[in-house]
Amino acid sequence: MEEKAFAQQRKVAVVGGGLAGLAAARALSSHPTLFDVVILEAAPALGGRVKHINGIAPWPVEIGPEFLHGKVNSSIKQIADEMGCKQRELSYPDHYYIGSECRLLKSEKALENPEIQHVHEIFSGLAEEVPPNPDVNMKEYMLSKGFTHIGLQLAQSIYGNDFGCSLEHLGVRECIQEAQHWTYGDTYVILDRPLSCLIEHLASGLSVILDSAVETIDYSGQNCTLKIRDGRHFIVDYVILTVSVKMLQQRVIDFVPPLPNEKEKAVNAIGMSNALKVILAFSHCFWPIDMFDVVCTDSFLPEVWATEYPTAHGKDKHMSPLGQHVLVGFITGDSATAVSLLPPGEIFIQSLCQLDAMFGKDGMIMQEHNLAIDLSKKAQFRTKSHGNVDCPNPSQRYFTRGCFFESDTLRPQDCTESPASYYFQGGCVINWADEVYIGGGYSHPSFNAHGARSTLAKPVLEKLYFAGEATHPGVNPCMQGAIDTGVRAADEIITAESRKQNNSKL
Ligand SMILES: Cc1cc2nc3c(=O)[nH]c(=O)nc-3n(C[C@H](O)[C@H](O)[C@H](O)COP(=O)(O)OP(=O)(O)OC[C@H]3O[C@@H](n4cnc5c(N)ncnc54)[C@H](O)[C@@H]3O)c2cc1C
Repeated sequence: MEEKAFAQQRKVAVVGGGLAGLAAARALSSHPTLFDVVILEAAPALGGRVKHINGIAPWPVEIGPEFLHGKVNSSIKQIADEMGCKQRELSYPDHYYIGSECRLLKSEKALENPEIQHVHEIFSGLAEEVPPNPDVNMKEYMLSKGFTHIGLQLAQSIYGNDFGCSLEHLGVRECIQEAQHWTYGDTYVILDRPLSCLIEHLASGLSVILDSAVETIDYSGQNCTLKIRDGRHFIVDYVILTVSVKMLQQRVIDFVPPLPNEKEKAVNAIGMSNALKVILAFSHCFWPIDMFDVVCTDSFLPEVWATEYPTAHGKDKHMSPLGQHVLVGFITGDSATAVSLLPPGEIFIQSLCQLDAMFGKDGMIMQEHNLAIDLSKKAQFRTKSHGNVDCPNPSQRYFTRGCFFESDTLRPQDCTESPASYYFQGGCVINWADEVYIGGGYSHPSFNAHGARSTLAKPVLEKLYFAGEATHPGVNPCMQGAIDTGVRAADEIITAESRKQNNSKL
């Protein structure tokens, strides 16, 4: 855009300093003569859902997003490229664990299974489907296509958990829309440094005020007045709101006048469930060295991945880590809500039991001989190893919002039978519903929500603009989606302001 100063520089407040807010502020701040931009962030740090913790592994462990989804034309990948990040490309999933049979399979082998093939066919064929009208949820849709309970279980673990909800809440219309707009490819990209480095890069040179939770946005007059929890006021020409849709549902911000009805309806139509990360540190790597990500059916943890960030960049130099090797369990949707109600010690026990069954001697022998394991025997073994464990209270030693757990009371005698329990050093459960300024994991393609994201994204009175992952009309929540919505909102303001300035000259 040609840089002609407006008659008066316009003030913009960006509410929220996650990826969407940073991208919006950056896009507007690249026109310094036109816009004076400030980011008001409720939390004590920027990044929103992009966050890591130290002290668990020899590297900072991501507790929010971890992988760049796709590598084609992705704005987050572009930033990583600009910064010269080294990148590893992996495929998801490279292993499957069939919990009912205690069988861990490489994906080539698992894909010989007709039920698994059929599940993949349904989801990969969505882009060519005609959207049902009225909408149906994914469970009904799959039942109508002849899937049995086993197929639904597989779909839940392979796709539902990744989308962030149970199949009943997954709307087929939004899934089709998503499939038609996903142009980034399926590769998982892992960077050589924590994602917070990208946040720092995006934030450099921007004006940011932390610890500033916006409570009221009054857009009834010519300007917008934002009131912060501590009583401060900001008067601006434009507001870009980037808070999560859960924050809007919980009405943490009062709007004067209230948001239009259609906007309220859209806010309530978009589902955002919980997400839990169970981060487990071990003294020894007992899983196959070539394993990255395992989708697990009929299991406590529906997905497990092994993270390792081998380069020196970003290594945690300040604390001695709990363990040298880390596995992460990922649970979303209704299961995440149910698991979050368990005492933390129980979450670790259940997770370790699953990993013992996946990687212990019994499991490995069964896998080698292609046999199903005797689950009644496994259940006895579980009770025997972990029967009377006295779990210590969660300690706050390293992490204040998740619960932190460190114990060797679980240690069994035999490292081959129960390797996970044997080598376990401690860990952490991150419950995203507890993150006060986020309130959950991420939005998911929702049943009966067709069109809601576009409605949520629409500006109100050319004063309030909306960005954030849930306002992307086509793309399932991801980092590049959030960034692109921020850039879109900034462009909308630039266009609106240019039009106003041109009109005033006439
Ligand atoms: C566990 C988990 C795993 C994920 N994994 C991946 C992944 O591997 N790859 C991927 O691409 N994406 C992943 N995502 C999704 C990705 O993190 C999000 O899509 C993206 O970070 C959302 O950015 P955002 O700016 O829209 O929202 P946010 O990051 O939520 O930013 C909103 C900001 O608003 C602030 N805020 C809230 N209320 C107020 C207020 N009243 N006043 C001022 N500020 C306020 C919040 O503190 C926050 O900083 C994951 C998310 C989670 C939770």
